Amino acid sequence: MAEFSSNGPASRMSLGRALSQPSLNLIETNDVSPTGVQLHPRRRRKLSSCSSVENEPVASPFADESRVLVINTGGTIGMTLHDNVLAPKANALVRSLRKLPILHDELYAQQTSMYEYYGSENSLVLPLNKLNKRIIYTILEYSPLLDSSNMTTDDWGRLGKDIEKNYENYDGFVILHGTDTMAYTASALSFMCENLGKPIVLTGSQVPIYELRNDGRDNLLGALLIAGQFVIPEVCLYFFNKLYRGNRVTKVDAGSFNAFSSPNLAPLATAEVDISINWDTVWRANTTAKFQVSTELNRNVGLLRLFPGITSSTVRAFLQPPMQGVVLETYGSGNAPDNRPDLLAELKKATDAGVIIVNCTQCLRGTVSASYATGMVLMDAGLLAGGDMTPEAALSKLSYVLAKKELSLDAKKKMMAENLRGEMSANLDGAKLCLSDSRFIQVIAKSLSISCKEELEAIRNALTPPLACAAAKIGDIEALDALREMGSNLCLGDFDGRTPLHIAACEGHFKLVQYLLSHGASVHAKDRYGDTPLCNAVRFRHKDVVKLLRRTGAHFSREQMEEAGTELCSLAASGDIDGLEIWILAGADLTTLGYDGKTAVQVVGLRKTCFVLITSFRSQKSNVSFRLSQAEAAGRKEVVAFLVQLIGNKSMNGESIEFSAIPTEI
Ligand SMILES: NC(=O)C[C@H](N)C(=O)O
Repeated sequence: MAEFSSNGPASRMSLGRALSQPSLNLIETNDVSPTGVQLHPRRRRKLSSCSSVENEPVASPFADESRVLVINTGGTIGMTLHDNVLAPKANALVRSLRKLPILHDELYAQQTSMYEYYGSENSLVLPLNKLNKRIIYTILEYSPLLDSSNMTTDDWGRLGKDIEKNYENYDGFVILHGTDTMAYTASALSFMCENLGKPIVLTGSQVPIYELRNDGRDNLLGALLIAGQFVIPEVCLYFFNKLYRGNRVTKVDAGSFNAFSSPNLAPLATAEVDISINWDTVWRANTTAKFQVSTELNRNVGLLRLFPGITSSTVRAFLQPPMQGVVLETYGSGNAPDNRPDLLAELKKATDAGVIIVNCTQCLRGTVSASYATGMVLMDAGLLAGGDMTPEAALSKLSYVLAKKELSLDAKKKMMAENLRGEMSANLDGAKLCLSDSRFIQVIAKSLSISCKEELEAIRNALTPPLACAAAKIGDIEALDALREMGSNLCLGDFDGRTPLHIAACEGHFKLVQYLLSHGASVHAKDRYGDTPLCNAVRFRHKDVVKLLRRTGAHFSREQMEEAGTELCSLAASGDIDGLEIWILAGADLTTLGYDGKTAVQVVGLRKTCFVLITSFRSQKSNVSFRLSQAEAAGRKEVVAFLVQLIGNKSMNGESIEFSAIPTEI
C-alpha cells in the first residue's frame, strides 16, 4: 500500500474531523457499509484511515492532493516531425506522459483507485513533491490541435468557456499552447476572466516533449507545481523557470528556451532550488464578486506600427470602418512626427469618429509619456496613453472593452485608461511605503542589530501573517490597515496556512471579511488541513459570512462535499435544522450519501427536508431554481413534487416563486 502523508494531529475542528467523531461510530474498514452500500475504494480508504483512538482526529489522507485541469490546445510541445516539418500529433501526449516517472506516479494512481474515482483515462498524478503534496492533473485535449499561429479569438472564447465550466472542480488550470501567439492568448484571457480566484498558467515549449533534449517536460512540470500549489489568482505564463503575469509578456526569442520576456514587470515567481513567489507583485481582484468569463470580443481592432515615411493614405486605409480600436506603436516614449500635419489629421479624424486609438511604444521596455512635443501632438489628436502596456495586452484589452455593448464610448475610454488586471503600472513614480518606514519593524530590526534589506524583509514576512491573524481574531480593521500600509500582504497564511480570512470567518467578523475580500484575500486559500474560509464559517455557523463568501465564489471541493454527507446525516439525526440550513447555504446537497449510504433526506424524512429547503430558500432566494433542479437531478421526485405542490409553482421556474406564499411551518 502507498504511504499516505498525514498532516499530523489537527489542533482544531475540521471538516474531516466529523469522520472521526467517536459518537458517530464511523470507523469502517470493510468494502461494504453496515447498510450494504458499496463504498468507493477511495472513500473506503479514507474512512479506514480515521483514528480508532477516541478523540484523536486524523487529517484526511487525501487532504494534500490538489487537482489541476490541463487544456492542451497544441503547439510545439506536442508536435512530431512529418515530411520534415513539425505538426501537432493528436492523442499522443497522455500516453507519453504516463511513461515519464517525473510526470506520473502509476503506483500511487493504482493504489488509490485514482482512475476509477475521477472517471477519466486522462488523469495523471505527479510524484509527491517537496511540500508533501500530490497534484492530480487531467488532460483535456482539443481537436484539432493547433499550431498557435492558427488560433483566433474563437479559440480564446472556447478556452474561457471550458475554464468557466470546470472552475469549481479544480484548484488550478494549465493551458498547453504554442509559443508564437501565447502572449496574445495570455493577455486576452487575463481580461476575459473577471474576478479570477485561481491560477491559470499557460506554457508550452520550443522543442517537442517527445525529443531527447527538450524544454517541454520542465515547463509542464513547473506550470503544474505552481497551478496545483499556490493560490495565485492570475492568468500567468510559465517558461524557462519563470512565472510571468500573462498580460506583461512578449515572445522575444525564436531559437532559445528563454523565449519570453516581461520587460516592465519582474517575474511573479522563479523556480530555482525552491519556487519562490513574489507575493507583493501578485495581482488580486479586490472584489466580492464571483468569477465569470466574458467571451464577447470585438474583432474590429488592429495594430499599426509607425515607421519613418509612413504615408497618410496607409494610415487612412487602416482606420477605415469597421475599425473600432487601434494600437498605434509609436517611437520611444510615445512619439510621432510633429511635422506631419497630414498624418495627425488622419488620426484626429478617426478619433473624432469614435475610433479608440491607444498609444504604445515600439520599445521593448518603458512607458509612453508626454515629455516630448512629438508625444504631445498625439494627445492632441485624441489618442489615449497606453502607459507601459505591451502591444499584445493593449490590443486584447481593446477587443475586450469594445465588446461591452452596454458602455458608452466615454466609459470605454475610461476603462482603457484603467489598470484592469495589472497590465500597466498605475503610477511609476509613486513611491510605495517601504518596509523600513515602519516603526514597528524598525524597532525589532534595531534590537536585533539588523539593517540589510533582505533581513528586514525576512522579519516582515515572518511577523506580519501572525500579526494580521491576531488582528483578524479581534476584528481590528485599523490594525489590518496599518499592516497593509506597511507593505504587508494580508493574503499570506501563518505557519498553518491560516490566513486572516480564515480567522475572520471563524469569528464571524462580517465587516472584516468584507474588508479582506476587497483587499484581495482569496476565498480559495486552504490551510494545512485543507480547510477554506467557507469550511470555517460553516463550522462556526456564521450565516452572513457564509452567504458573503458564496457570493464571492467560495465553494466546496468534491472531497469536502462527500465528507459533508456524513455531517448532514448527523445533523439530520439530531434534528438540527439550523445546522442543516447553514450547510445548504454553503452549497451542500442534502442528497449526498453519508458514510453508510443514507442521505440526510432519508434520515430526517421528507416533510422536514422540505421545511429546511424552504427555510434556506427564504434566506437565499436566488438559489431556488438551483435547489429545485438539484433535487430534480438527484431524482428526488417526491421532494420536487412536494415543493411544487406546496408553493403552487407548476412551471418549476424558480424566479416566479412567490415566497410570501410559503408557509413557515409544515
Ligand atoms: N514553439 C512553438 O510552440 C511554436 C509553434 N509554431 C506554435 O506557436 O504553435
